[in-house]
Amino acid sequence: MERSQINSPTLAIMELANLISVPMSLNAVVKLKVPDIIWQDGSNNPLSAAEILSAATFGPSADAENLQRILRLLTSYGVFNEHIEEDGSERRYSLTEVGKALAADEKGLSYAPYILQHHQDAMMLAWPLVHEAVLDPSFEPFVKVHGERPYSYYGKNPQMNLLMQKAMSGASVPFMKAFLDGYDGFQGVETLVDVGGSGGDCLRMIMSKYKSIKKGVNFDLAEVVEKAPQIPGIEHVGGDMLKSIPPGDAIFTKWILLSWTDDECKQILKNCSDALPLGGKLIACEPLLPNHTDDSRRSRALLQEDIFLMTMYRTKGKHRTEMEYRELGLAAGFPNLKPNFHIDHFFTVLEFQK
Ligand SMILES: C[S@@+](CC[C@H](N)C(=O)[O-])C[C@H]1O[C@@H](n2cnc3c(N)ncnc32)[C@H](O)[C@@H]1O
Ligand SMILES: O=C(O)c1cccnc1
Repeated sequence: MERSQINSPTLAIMELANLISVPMSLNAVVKLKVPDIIWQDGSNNPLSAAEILSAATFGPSADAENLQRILRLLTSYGVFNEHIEEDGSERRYSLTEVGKALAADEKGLSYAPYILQHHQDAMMLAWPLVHEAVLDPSFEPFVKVHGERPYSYYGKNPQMNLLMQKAMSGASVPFMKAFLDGYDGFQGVETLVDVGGSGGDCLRMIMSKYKSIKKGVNFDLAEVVEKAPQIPGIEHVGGDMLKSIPPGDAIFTKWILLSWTDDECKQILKNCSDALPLGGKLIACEPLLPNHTDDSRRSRALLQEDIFLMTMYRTKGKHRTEMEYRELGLAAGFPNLKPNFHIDHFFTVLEFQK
């Protein structure tokens, strides 16, 4: 068959029409702990669906054929490798490099909680209302369904609060390893504040590399820092970044500005500027939107999260371009934005200098 026929518009629209099967299958394998069962502390031996089920305690009615259907779909999206017996009688599955990100490492971290967090019932109920973000951007679809914003919703539900912290740790620790290998902008800093630091992982990792940092301030919502683990040298401070930010020689922030409107970002940036001495810097890691639109994995990952933000967190929060960040910084007391630099394909480091 010719390639042009394979990529025919009908096939493309059928793929798009049923695309929801992909994240929901991903969510299913995480719920069933399939990545951990296959990974087995690094063995990654190919297992059949029946072997996966027998390695767990799912009960006698668990259906291997249905699990195999899910594994085949996710194989086509690069999560599993499929190994077929020569006579075609049995299919076995191991984890690809992508799939390995779902298996818990020696510290129990993985992207699995991020998958669960994004597909929990509270989020799923908001998705059918994406069009309402166009018709009336004054309320997030999440708020239309639940009557309040996600962080206040999590704040009342300890399990959701914990899941959010685990999701952030699992996604942020691998990024921070790469970030600390390639970036040396913390030299000479003695007090570092992490704005929106969740459980404190980012700060802990920065401080274990930069011994000059004597004090780390992990600043987040009161109900989040209440549950954060105690870490030597780190003070957890509860508060609202829109009101004020504790002082430091430098401020670090990651995955924050995207979930606020332009006016809110200016207020947060101004509060950062007020918390810094002259010449102090704000090191912000944010996804940076490319100007052009294409079908690359990076563009898709960024544009997908942009819709997630619009639906859940802030209808007018968004992924921004470097130029947009430069203008926000200028308006808020940061005359210089140092040329950004890419650590991985998702986050970019922006250094705002006061
Ligand atoms: C997407 S998470 C990023 C967490 C962490 N920086 C990371 O990259 O792993 C956003 C964080 O901002 C915190 N946050 C939300 N609203 C806040 C506010 N008004 N003041 C302080 N922190 C806030 C959340 O509790 C959450 O920990
Ligand atoms: O994944 C999340 O929940 C998320 C990501 C970016 C900003 N706020 C929340």
